Amino acid sequence: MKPITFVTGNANKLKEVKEILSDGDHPIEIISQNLDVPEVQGTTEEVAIAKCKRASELVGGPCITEDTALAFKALNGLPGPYIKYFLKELGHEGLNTLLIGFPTKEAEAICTFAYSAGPGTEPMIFEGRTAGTIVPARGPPQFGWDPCFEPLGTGLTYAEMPSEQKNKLSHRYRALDKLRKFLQTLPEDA
Ligand SMILES: O=c1nc[nH]c2c1ncn2[C@H]1C[C@H](O)[C@@H](COP(=O)(O)OP(=O)(O)OP(=O)(O)O)O1
Ligand SMILES: [Mg+2]
Repeated sequence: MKPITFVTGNANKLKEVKEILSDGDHPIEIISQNLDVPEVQGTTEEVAIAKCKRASELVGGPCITEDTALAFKALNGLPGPYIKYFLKELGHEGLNTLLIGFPTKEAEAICTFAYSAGPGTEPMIFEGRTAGTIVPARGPPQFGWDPCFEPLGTGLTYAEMPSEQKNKLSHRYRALDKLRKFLQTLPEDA
């Protein structure tokens, strides 16, 4: 399979994507480009599509992008695609504080990959979701909100899991499973 260009500014995402896509019978090679692509406001899908369109213009060819959202059930899905800014300003503790007084701490981690065949084409999207609970931070603060997200039924936060465990149940893994199947249908000379 031809390598695919992944446009992201996030080294942790890149590491996980490479780990997940290199695993299995048909490994997919990733070339990364660290470009700052502006992110519009909107639903997770709208944000992901606009980001991929712009990225393919910057790259001048086919590419994939990824947008991650963290949707609190009590807040009707917010912060959602704006989690980056909430995390930056409020930290792990602040994310917990946001939910004080609400009956549920449930949240969904949502990963939206987008594929563009090149500038001017409409991106396709591939979504993966993992349900969990927002908890006081536990585990090494290596990657974003990993310490305060505990996937249902695991008893561990993403940060407490070995990467092999996270990579088998994560929102990113689930989205990549769909993207992988699609990429395998592309002709070699596409
Ligand atoms: O598995 C994850 N576990 C914990 N935290 C995570 C994860 N995946 C993304 N994150 C964080 C990074 C950023 O604070 C926000 C998503 O924002 P998002 O715009 O998608 O990522 P980004 O700007 O870092 O990289 P990119 O250049 O690909 O847009 O959630
Ligand atoms: Mg971003």
